[in-house]
Amino acid sequence: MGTMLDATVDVPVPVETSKLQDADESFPGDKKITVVFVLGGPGSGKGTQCANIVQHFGFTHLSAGDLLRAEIKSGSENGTMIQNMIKEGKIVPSEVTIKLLQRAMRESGNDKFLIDGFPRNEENRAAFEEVIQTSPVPQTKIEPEFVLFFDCSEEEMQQRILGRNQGREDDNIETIRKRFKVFMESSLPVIEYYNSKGKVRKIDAGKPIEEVFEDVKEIFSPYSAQVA
Ligand SMILES: Nc1ncnc2c1ncn2[C@@H]1O[C@H](COP(=O)(O)OP(=O)(O)O)[C@@H](O)[C@H]1O
Ligand SMILES: Nc1ccn([C@@H]2O[C@H](COP(=O)(O)OP(=O)(O)O)[C@@H](O)[C@H]2O)c(=O)n1
Ligand SMILES: [Mg+2]
Repeated sequence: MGTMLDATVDVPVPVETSKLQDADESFPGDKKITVVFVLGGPGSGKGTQCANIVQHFGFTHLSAGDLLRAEIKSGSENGTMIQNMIKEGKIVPSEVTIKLLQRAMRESGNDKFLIDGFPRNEENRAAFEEVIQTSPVPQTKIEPEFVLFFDCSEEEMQQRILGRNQGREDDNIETIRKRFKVFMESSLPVIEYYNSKGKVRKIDAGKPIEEVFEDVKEIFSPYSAQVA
């Protein structure tokens, strides 16, 4: 299964043309950063399965939605804007979300990340390509190792969200409909983009949690299980 791991031999960006970032915006360290994007409609089970992957494979789980909700709670100056966008099921400008992701990646001290619920549109995807890691090859873009795609029917996703009970302001039928629309119009094209590059690992997410995780485990098996 070496091919999957070798698939991200990143092309170095010429220093003169790349936007050199401040030290705190890039990723120092001596190891290549491994990123897996975890995508799927709202309620498809991304967060649930990421928690399992963390336990078994030593990744750090970063949910873009969780980071945005934490930013609202922290009383940040962007808080009201983020809150309004989430209530409407809209996608927050990439600049905001990427800053939160970068900070969380740095603070984790880890080099393997599950990025859950991002990129959700073309703007998210293109903006993440500007994020640079400084080692082992200086000025290298971060390419996802692969994209884990949880495929689930809207009917099932809607039922799950309505039963989620996390007190989220966007888990109501009106916002759910808007989120499904955004998923179909803006997020699916991102999955299609990665599919055309052979990077999508599609999972039937309509099954029970344990059965979905059996399929997930197979995909992650090259990433040396930490816990049996
Ligand atoms: N395979 C599954 N079968 C039934 N319920 C599930 C499954 N996966 C997750 N859930 C439940 O559905 C809800 C949404 O799951 P979650 O992981 O938060 O999805 P997402 O992050 O994709 O929105 C949660 O209440 C979760 O417990
Ligand atoms: N990349 C992202 C991810 C989430 N979000 C916002 O956060 C909301 C909730 O995202 P989430 O990933 O927690 O939702 P689920 O798919 O887990 O239900 C989205 O509907 C967007 O409003 C965003 O703007 N940009
Ligand atoms: Mg989630």
